[in-house]
Amino acid sequence: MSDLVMDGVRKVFTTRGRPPVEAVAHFDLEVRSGELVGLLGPSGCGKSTTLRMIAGLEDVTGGDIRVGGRSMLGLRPQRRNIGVAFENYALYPPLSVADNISFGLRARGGLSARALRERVEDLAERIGLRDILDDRPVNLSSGQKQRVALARAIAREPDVLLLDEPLSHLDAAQRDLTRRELRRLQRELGYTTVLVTHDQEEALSLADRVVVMEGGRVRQVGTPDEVYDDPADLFVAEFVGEPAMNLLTGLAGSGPAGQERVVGVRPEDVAVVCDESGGERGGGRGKRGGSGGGVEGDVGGEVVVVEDFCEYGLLTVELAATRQRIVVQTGPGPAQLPGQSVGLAFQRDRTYIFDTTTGGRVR
Ligand SMILES: Nc1ncnc2c1ncn2[C@@H]1O[C@H](COP(=O)(O)OP(=O)(O)OP(=O)(O)O)[C@@H](O)[C@H]1O
Repeated sequence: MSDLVMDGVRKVFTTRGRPPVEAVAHFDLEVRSGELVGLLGPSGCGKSTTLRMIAGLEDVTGGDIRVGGRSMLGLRPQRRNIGVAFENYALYPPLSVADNISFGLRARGGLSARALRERVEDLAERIGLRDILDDRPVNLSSGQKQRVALARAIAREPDVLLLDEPLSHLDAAQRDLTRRELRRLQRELGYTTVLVTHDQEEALSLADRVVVMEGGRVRQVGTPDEVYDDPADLFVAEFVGEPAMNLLTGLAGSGPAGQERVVGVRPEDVAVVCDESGGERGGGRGKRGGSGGGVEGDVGGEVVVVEDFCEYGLLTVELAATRQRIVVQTGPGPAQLPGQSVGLAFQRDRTYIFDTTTGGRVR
């Protein structure tokens, strides 16, 4: 296995008659040998372009890409020993599953027919494709096609494995299963892997580290816990987390030059401390006692929406002072009803302050 280094990589697309598009501005990243890094960001932030530059399918405008210390610039895709499993599978329809998997290996040469067959069977066994080795892609489900694309990408024992939205076409049950298998396989085989996804659950659950991108720029690189618990800026705070972090104005004062500030607090870090019935209602991680007999807490408001997801509940509360809405995660089966007045308490060490002018975090 090799490490992958992206050193100030930049990509500008120039199309005649149109202004140039800077798809990737200045991308620095070191992916350690055997590590799985997820590129996460909204549509158009430059994830696929980054992946395509690593694969050699797109030229770089500036910077360098090195695998195991060797620059990839100027090397054709076939010479890079980088395996790619694309979102759209890119399987060869006339070929069987076995031939699709072994295609790259055969093209490279050097293995006997028997060794090839053994390699394909071993991989098919690990990835759960053994029973469909003789089938054609047209007869496969989306999940099976995605596995074949993955098997083909790793058959040639690449230095780096690139996965483009690997779970996007799967239904929820398949996605969970495939995600676990993918993680197990990646750990077992120890491939240095870069995964592209716009699905944060996929990135946070699969990756050792996540790169959050926006507008061609890297906003934060960190472990899933780091980007969730310690977001570098307003963009990361809003983008990572579902339901999204609450952002409240009017609670944090303003910056030295009068810049507006917002307080961020995640739904699970807000507790319903008491409601108009006077009872204490636990919710979120930050349970704090209310004073009872009245509505207190850091802020007060009225419940406008109650959602019950069995394992947890969500309350949308309209704050009395500012009319802003805040989402609160409660335990199973929320005890409140729409129209009720509640007091909410924030877990102090889990609130964040951002400068809305710069988007930066105020620490
Ligand atoms: N061949 C191209 N020519 C011109 N502009 C392009 C080209 N490919 C991508 N772009 C532009 O570069 C930017 C980044 O695109 P890219 O596909 O890398 O984003 P992405 O994050 O992968 O988005 P998605 O999740 O929708 O695939 C976008 O503004 C896109 O329109």
